[in-house]
Amino acid sequence: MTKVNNTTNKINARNVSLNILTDIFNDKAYTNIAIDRCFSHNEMNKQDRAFITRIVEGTVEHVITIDYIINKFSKTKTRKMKKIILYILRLSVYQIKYMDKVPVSAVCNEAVKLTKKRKFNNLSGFVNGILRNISRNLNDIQYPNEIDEPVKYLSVVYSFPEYIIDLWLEYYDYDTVKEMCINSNKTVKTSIRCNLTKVSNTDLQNQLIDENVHVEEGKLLEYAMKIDNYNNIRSLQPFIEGKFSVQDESSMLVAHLAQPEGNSLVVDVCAAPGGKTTHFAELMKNTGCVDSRDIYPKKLHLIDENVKRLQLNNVTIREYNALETDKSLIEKADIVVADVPCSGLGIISKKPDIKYNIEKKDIEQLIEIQRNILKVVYKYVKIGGILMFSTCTVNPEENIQNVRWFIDNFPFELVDFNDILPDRIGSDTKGYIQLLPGQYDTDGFFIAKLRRIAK
Ligand SMILES: C[S@@+](CC[C@H](N)C(=O)[O-])C[C@H]1O[C@@H](n2cnc3c(N)ncnc32)[C@H](O)[C@@H]1O
Repeated sequence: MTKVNNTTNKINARNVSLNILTDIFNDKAYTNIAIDRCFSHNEMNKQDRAFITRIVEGTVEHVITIDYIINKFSKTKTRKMKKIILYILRLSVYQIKYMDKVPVSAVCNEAVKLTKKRKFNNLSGFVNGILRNISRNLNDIQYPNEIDEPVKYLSVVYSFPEYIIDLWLEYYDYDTVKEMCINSNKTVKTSIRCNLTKVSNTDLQNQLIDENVHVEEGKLLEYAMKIDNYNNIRSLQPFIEGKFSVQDESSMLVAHLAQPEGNSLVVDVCAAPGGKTTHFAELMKNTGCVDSRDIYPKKLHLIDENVKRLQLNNVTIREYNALETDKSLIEKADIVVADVPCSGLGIISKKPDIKYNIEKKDIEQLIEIQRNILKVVYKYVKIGGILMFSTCTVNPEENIQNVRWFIDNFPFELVDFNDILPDRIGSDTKGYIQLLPGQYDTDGFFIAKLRRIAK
């Protein structure tokens, strides 16, 4: 775990960033978890936190581009470098290329100091030379040619592994894939859902503004907002008082399109951390029951925390493996929500690690799990009831192809929901929708609404 030497009060933000990046690159730690872990164990001020977060997230997000640049200027290629030297170069190149306000001389001097601090005095000249060379020639670097090598071009310029570009190009045209790459690299504002059981939209907005939070209207739903300019969301008073949840608007569409009635039984089979569970519970205005399940006990605490904070009293929480049939639920549910584990290729802007960690074989395994979950949980839907199937990916094999397979094998039909889609979304599909990352200022997301038509 990353621990800062706190013998003096002043921390060295670049050294801390280097420690966190070492955890991420050496041990495949998740970026947000590695950062949170470091912050929770070390006291530091708001500026240092912001600087460290920016360097770490940015370096991870752009690492393929950064390595390409380093390799253009170094005889020793990145794969042969000592790891710690490579990481020092990576975080320094990130600052040179993407952080206008940081002077190049400061970046180079600090990189040299870090190199010496890690006892590689003999390599400090090498590090200094490469960084100064890169900074002098940054605007003249030759990237792969977009026409001759389109896959390599997208991979290097937008820092995506080539196999993800290839996978997307199987299903989407080049311009769409390019757009997905660009949007997946954008920083997005936090999307929140107003808890209408506790507060009106306007009152929540005013309370947030009172805390100096910058608030914009949601892009799709009237009870959604986009916020920024806050330090720690958990310490905002309206959050503590359960007046809102953090949830992307694409994900809010699941409950919105399901249109649950009061007193319904909703079974959410893959529920943690409870974004959709609590949304259903709110739309049902504390009536009926949301039976909220997940396989991981640790994650059930997150649902519990959210339900308590939002003061919802129509949710039951249970540890349950969605791959095993619960006989007590057969044909009982008005709505089953299957928000299944997926490759997450729609939420790279929030979790950049996904693009480097997911492999083809993982996707094949996920499809099998998704189908196996559907094979079990469809049984809980009463005849005439609804199954909401969703993922946060843009990979058709996990989305529409699963839905087609499901309809071919089980007594369900797609339910057209175009009349209740937010006005901004124009859809030419019926009963399902694929949102691409950034297309409507949301994550990439897939939703299908299916009705059970027979036993
Ligand atoms: C996409 S996330 C769900 C997000 C959640 N619906 C929300 O809106 O906050 C998928 C969830 O499925 C859970 N999961 C994975 N395999 C499962 C299984 N066999 N049974 C139940 N839950 C499972 C994971 O723990 C994870 O929390």
